[in-house]
Amino acid sequence: MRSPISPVLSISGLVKDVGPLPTLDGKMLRVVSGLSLVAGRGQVTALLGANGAGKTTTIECAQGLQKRTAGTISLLGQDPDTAGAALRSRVGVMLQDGGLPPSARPIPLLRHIAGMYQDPWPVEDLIRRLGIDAFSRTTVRRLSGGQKQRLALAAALVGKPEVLFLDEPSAGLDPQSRQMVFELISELRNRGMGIILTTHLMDDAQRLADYVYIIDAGRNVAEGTVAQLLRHELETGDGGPHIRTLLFEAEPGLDLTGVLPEAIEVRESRAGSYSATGALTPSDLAAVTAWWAVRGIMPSSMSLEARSLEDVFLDISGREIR
Ligand SMILES: Nc1ncnc2c1ncn2[C@@H]1O[C@H](COP(=O)(O)OP(=O)(O)OP(=O)(O)O)[C@@H](O)[C@H]1O
Repeated sequence: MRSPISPVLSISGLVKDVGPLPTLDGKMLRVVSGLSLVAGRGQVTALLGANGAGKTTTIECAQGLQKRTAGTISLLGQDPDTAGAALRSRVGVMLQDGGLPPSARPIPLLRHIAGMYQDPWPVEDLIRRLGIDAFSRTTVRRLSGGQKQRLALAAALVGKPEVLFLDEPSAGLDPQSRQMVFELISELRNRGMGIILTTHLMDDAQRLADYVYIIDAGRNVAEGTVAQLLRHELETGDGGPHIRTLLFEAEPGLDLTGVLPEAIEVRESRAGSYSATGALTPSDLAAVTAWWAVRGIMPSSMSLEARSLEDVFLDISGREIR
């Protein structure tokens, strides 16, 4: 596990059992099994995992909203299970369902929350930054999903928190709003806020996160910067090669045996659609194009793709994340 210079959240060996559940003959269900992570100040730390991986449970334990079964948690140096309101005022939380009062209107709601802090973020600035003016007369219950998300982010930021928890921050956002929210998140990170993001969207993690914990079935399965994960420098630290895929379309039934090294996996996924995946070198690409030249093959398309975080997740868990 990494050790950032200034951690805002440290979780070690977190275990969470829920139940007893009638569906399990009255037994408890372990939904988080020994998970550990550290999130630093001035960084975006992502918890990436498929539906049901245990992200929300972990984050709710970190916020003191759920009591843990075992393990230790330090949020801004305090145990969230025993800390009081003073800790909560230093933490911003943006939940997926917003958690905002349905009959409130955006601007009075933000002003009301600002009134609870000594030195709040200027409400006008948040309204402008998150485009809230466009729906300021609508009650929370009538806001679209994306508008609710933007308002929930503003509400989480009014108190100028030191730590910000974001649960699926881009859910329901159109491309412009997503850009707006991503720019704000990057700026907050640069100002020194510690941001913890839970998501099952590879793209969000890839665009925003300084450090990623991939979790599956309540456990850590891999961690690293996006670049490290893509290079396969997982916890084992093998610093492996760049994996790429060469894709091309040509006549069906070509036999590429012997053209590429055995470690490169060649497939014809559908008739005439080929992929070659592995640690491809420039010589491998030259070998394929020379082979085409000798046989007079002119592919109708060809491309070279780098691995995505999605590929990494698939390799590790054998499951699709999204
Ligand atoms: N109180 C509970 N009773 C029964 N099962 C529970 C309970 N709380 C959590 N679970 C189960 O534990 C697992 C982890 O849930 P959690 O909400 O933490 O996942 P998640 O990674 O946040 O998923 P998502 O991306 O879908 O939000 C799920 O399979 C969920 O159904």
